[in-house]
Amino acid sequence: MSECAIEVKNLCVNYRGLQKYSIRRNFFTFKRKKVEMFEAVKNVSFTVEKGEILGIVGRNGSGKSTLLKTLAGIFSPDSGTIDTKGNSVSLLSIGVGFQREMTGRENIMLSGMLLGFDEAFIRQKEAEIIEFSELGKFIDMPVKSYSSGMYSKLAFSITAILETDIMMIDEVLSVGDAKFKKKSYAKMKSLINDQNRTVLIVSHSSDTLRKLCTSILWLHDGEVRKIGKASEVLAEYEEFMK
Ligand SMILES: Nc1ncnc2c1ncn2[C@@H]1O[C@H](COP(=O)(O)OP(=O)(O)OP(=O)(O)O)[C@@H](O)[C@H]1O
Repeated sequence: MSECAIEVKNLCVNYRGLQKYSIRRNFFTFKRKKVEMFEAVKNVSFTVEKGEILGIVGRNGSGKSTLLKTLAGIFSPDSGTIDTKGNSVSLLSIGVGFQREMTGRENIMLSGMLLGFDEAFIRQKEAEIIEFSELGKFIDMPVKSYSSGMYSKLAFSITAILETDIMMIDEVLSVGDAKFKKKSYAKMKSLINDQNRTVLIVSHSSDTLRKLCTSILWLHDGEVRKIGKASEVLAEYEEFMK
């Protein structure tokens, strides 16, 4: 029997920004600054079964990254609920997670702890992560000195080697040079093949999603436009994007 791994109900996530601020106008009117709200995720509901590989598509700005960051606990929802059924969750996303002043090695420990692993376990996995990352002596340099490719390699290696129950990947399957890309894709495939692992992948590459995913969630202007079998939803989405 299938087991639910993620249950999202009526999820809403808003961004708040301040309207143009005029000291003079505010001084004379004594009005509070008006906060502008932008609804990035609007009343989204869906479930993901254990072992499912769910691809998330949608044109630029449709709310894909916001949804993943909220599922990973980086953003709090404005309303609605997320239940990850006690599973460990990781998000692999460029620009999320590293302390720039700290070395790669220190960031491995920090990221591992933020993912909920204990120090002894992370130490035990450290050498494997460093080897996979191909960073060599750069592992003991501050992350701020890394190129974007090196940064992504480290992020991928930490998530791939520490292996959480639910893995969320935001547009990073094409990181690094050609050799690393091939290696990370193969690693991803083997992680995905584990029946107990649930994976969510955001990508603009229909080819990648068609190869990896069982089902697809199509977001449009922050709302679920369609969710279902990968081949069917991708065909409709591609037609829409023509
Ligand atoms: N920090 C922010 N403050 C205000 N608005 C934001 C912020 N981040 C994103 N948005 C807005 O929220 C909407 C959804 O953005 P999001 O990054 O989730 O989209 P996306 O589907 O991942 O886009 P892309 O395919 O371009 O990566 C966009 O309209 C964007 O302008």
